Amino acid sequence: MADTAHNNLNAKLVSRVLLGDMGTGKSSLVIRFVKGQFLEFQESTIGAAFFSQTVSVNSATVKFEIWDTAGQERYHSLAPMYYRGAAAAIIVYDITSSVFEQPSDSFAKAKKWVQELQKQGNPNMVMALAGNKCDLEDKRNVTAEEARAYADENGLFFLETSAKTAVNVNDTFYEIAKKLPRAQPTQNPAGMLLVDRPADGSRAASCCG
Ligand SMILES: Nc1nc2c(ncn2[C@@H]2O[C@H](COP(=O)(O)OP(=O)(O)OP(=O)(O)O)[C@@H](O)[C@H]2O)c(=O)[nH]1
Repeated sequence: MADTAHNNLNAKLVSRVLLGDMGTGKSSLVIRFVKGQFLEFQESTIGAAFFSQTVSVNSATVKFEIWDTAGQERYHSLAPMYYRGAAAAIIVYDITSSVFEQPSDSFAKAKKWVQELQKQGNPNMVMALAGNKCDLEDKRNVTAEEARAYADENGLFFLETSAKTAVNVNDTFYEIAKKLPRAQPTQNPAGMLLVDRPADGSRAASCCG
């Protein structure tokens, strides 16, 4: 996973956005992918955070540009700025969340994101559904079968992931890159780079490539 200036010159650009309810593990997934790290107490995202990572996929060099959006409802209206320019979206839910428990039913919220992208997103967008926290099998509330059936009906690529153990995290990012036919132009929102906790500078700044 070398991120070199040489690789960047001829890299295929893949812009993507992570969407999903708060606390589902969007930031944890991208930090696992970009930095190979996991924090038990990951701070909630404010606005959105930007990451980039250049990797080899099937002997091609691919530069991932990733917008990690904030899951809190108050930031929902910002999301179109990030998903409109994205070639791919990863919609994340937490396999342990339930309609009966707080904070929320993140699988239902994931379906709402899919509907919104189907109506308002880029029609050629590649979408993946990630059932995160699959290390918490004993707390599972959403079965893989239910999620896979939904994904199949809606043409989504589906994997269960764990940012904690790293299961399927790289695969989720790589598989989408393989599904994109050719280089996709990125249309990141001009002038918008909202990062997590800019005051401490530790999170987004250290990940931006
Ligand atoms: N056990 C387990 N915990 C996880 C996993 N992924 C994330 N977490 C934990 O879940 C909490 C929320 O993770 P975040 O990555 O901040 O979630 P988010 O979706 O980015 O949340 P917002 O920024 O509020 O939208 C943190 O305490 C993480 O440590 C996972 O795969 N397994």
